[in-house]
Amino acid sequence: MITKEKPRMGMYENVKHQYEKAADLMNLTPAVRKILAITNNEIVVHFPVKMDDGSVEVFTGYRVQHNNALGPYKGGLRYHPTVDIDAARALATWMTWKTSLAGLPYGGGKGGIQLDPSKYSISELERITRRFTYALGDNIGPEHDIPAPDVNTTPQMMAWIADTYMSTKSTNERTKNAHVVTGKPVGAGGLEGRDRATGFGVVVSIKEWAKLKSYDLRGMRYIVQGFGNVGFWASHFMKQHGAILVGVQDASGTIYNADGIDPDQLIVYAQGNNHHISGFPQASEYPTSDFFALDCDIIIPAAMGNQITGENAETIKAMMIAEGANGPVDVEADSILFERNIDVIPDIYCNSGGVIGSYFEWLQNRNGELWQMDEVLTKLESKMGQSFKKLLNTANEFHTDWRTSAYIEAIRRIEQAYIQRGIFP
Ligand SMILES: NC(=O)C1=CN([C@@H]2O[C@H](COP(=O)(O)OP(=O)(O)OC[C@H]3O[C@@H](n4cnc5c(N)ncnc54)[C@H](O)[C@@H]3O)[C@@H](O)[C@H]2O)C=CC1
Ligand SMILES: O=C(O)CCC(=O)C(=O)O
Repeated sequence: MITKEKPRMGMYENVKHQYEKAADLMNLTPAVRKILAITNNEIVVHFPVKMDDGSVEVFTGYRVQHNNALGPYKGGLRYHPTVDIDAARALATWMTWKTSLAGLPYGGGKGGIQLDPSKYSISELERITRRFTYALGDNIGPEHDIPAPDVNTTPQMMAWIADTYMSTKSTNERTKNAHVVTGKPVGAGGLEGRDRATGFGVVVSIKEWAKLKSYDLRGMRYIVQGFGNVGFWASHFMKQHGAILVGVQDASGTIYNADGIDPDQLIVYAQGNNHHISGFPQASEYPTSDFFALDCDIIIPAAMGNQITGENAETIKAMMIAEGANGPVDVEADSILFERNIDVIPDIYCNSGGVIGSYFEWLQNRNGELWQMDEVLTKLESKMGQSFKKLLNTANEFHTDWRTSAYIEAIRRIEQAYIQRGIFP
């Protein structure tokens, strides 16, 4: 008998499934339900760029703007071969829920370019980023749609975007536009602490979970998928709380050491190894497909979407998953994990430290201020503490899982904005 491979849910289908579940439970106003079920704008640009050898390549870039009922569209730009309209729609929609749950005056957007940045030189990446910014034109703007870093995009690239965007404005307007993008290097208007904000926030969410369950993080064993911005900083802060990193996976492979891997030594190694962890001398190589089944207490997926699925969720031994990445757990895995009493701290809360940091950077630029690192991290922690309380209260109110309660909380705020504006009397 020929058995057909089960079709995998796309990322956007995942988001829609999560949304419909929350909308049913909260009895969402029908008109608002229709509006939020679809993206406001989808911008696809094709733009030519001259390569170092003189040839010309045409790239495809995306910016999807899901909703702006609460304020300007906000969200990162990703440079990766998997960037397409489905991924951009999903990631933009998650941003709408994330900014709303965090209580920010933003909507949600996301985008990027379908490319593998490792195949291009720095000067090619600069020209690609600048041409993409020109191609987007006034579809982005400091009071309209504000990009930020995501997978494979860096503070340097954000500075190129700011510089290119500002160069299109009249001379006396230029410097008023630095907040067109966040995640810039500190010297170019960036915020002290934006680099670590997402990973720091992931650990704030883990601390909230530990407090709720009366667990001590000291001695807890955890694994991390992705050792880039989010994975490294989360591991750095987990170390400060005495937790032990036993396994790491990135695009280059998987490493394991039951006695612990020092994240601060690993990042130094990776920086000298093309940002790859493979070959790290203080750990052994481990089979990539068995990664999530490793013996540990906590899993921090901090790489791509749809990593924990119906196929591997049964093998997980950890008692909690903190979603540093966007959409790392698919719908099928979600229900398996719920049945197995494995806690999932949902992405729209867990990794919201990044966009909260971006909001502080935006305010800093807009108001001509300079914020200090300790002020940034203290305010970020306090904001995430408030969101966790809301998430728990709503979970109790609706007798539901944390993802659904986070959605309800986020959607409720947007629903209220539409109703109060009187659009749907
Ligand atoms: N940078 C930020 O402020 C925020 C990022 N996120 C999410 O966190 C995740 C990671 O983002 P960043 O750390 O910024 O990206 P990054 O580009 O700094 O790092 C990505 C990491 O994932 C690894 N990776 C890529 N493909 C992989 C695969 N198939 N298997 C295992 N590892 C793989 C890479 O090797 C790298 O270590 C993404 O889902 C992103 O959307 C969420 C909120 C904010
Ligand atoms: O900092 C931001 O504006 C958004 C970061 C991001 O892309 C995300 O939270 O997924």
